[in-house]
Amino acid sequence: MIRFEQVTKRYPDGTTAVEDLSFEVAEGELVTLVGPSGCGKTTTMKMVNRLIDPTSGRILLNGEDIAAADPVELRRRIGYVIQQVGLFPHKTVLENTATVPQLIGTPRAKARARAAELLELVGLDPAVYGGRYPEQLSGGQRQRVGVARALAADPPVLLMDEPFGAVDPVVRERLQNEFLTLQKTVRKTILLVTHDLEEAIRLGDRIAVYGTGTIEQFARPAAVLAAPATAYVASFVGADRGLKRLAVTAVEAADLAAAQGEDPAVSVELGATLREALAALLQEDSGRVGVTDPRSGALVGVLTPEGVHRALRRAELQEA
Ligand SMILES: Nc1ncnc2c1ncn2[C@@H]1O[C@H](COP(=O)(O)OP(=O)(O)OP(=O)(O)O)[C@@H](O)[C@H]1O
Repeated sequence: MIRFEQVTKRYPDGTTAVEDLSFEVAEGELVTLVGPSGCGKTTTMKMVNRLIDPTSGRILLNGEDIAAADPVELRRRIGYVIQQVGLFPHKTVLENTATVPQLIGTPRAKARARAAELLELVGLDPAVYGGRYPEQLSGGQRQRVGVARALAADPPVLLMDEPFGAVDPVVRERLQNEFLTLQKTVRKTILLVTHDLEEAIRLGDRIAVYGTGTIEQFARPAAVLAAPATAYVASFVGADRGLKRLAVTAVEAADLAAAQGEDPAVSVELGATLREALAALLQEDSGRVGVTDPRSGALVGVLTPEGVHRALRRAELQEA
């Protein structure tokens, strides 16, 4: 869907922001770009909607070289969400959300009805918030409006630059979870820039870990954590990557011990993350947590501390 072919960007002052970048984002996939400040993430993203043009190489959108596309027409197909959101201060939340559809000629009433639907979708009751002005919202609410506005034109592709950056960690995690739920229904093709590894892991179907101007590893979060491709990636993901892997590894039947006619007080469902399972284990004196079939609710087996260890090893072999 979005394909980078040997893309290099050198700024006029000689700075090489990205060099020889090649990767692909599949349709409906969410790829996170993560790396330290100045590594070229934003440059990468801005080349997709032609806010910046590459020095060499090609970027294809649905097989079409975007260098040949009209930038204005291109941007209609690509939603853009940035950290500062950039809402119009003199327009209400509803008007802000309806802006793009109205610009492209959707009748006013229809654009507003769609805007109200989207506000609802991002968790803002249009009856309560629709008539407010941006300054009457919290930072997290403004970011939701930014997401609703980007979705309003129903673009197949979304570019998101630190979209949940300006809020505290608790609100941030809630926004991330809501956004993931939303993405399950809208299935946009998304490039999301973040400097926060936890966010990249939580949101990305795949992660591009940037070094300086190049991608050091492009893989599923579990693979990056289980098998860092380079020493740089290993140090970027940190010595506690084993802990981070708990959140991206699911409990499978093979990890379980047989239930011995017991009725565990605490249980989790098969497919729960090891992190959830471990949290349950830690509050259970017996060191055994039941694991149930999510459909039937029947007990499938028991997870023990050894089982958690086994699951991590199994996942490591699968990812390597
Ligand atoms: N207009 C410009 N002219 C010259 N150099 C630039 C320009 N814009 C960005 N750069 C440089 O290109 C490199 C990559 O910048 P970019 O904004 O893509 O990084 P980033 O990974 O998004 O960083 P951050 O996380 O801090 O936003 C940096 O070294 C930056 O200083």
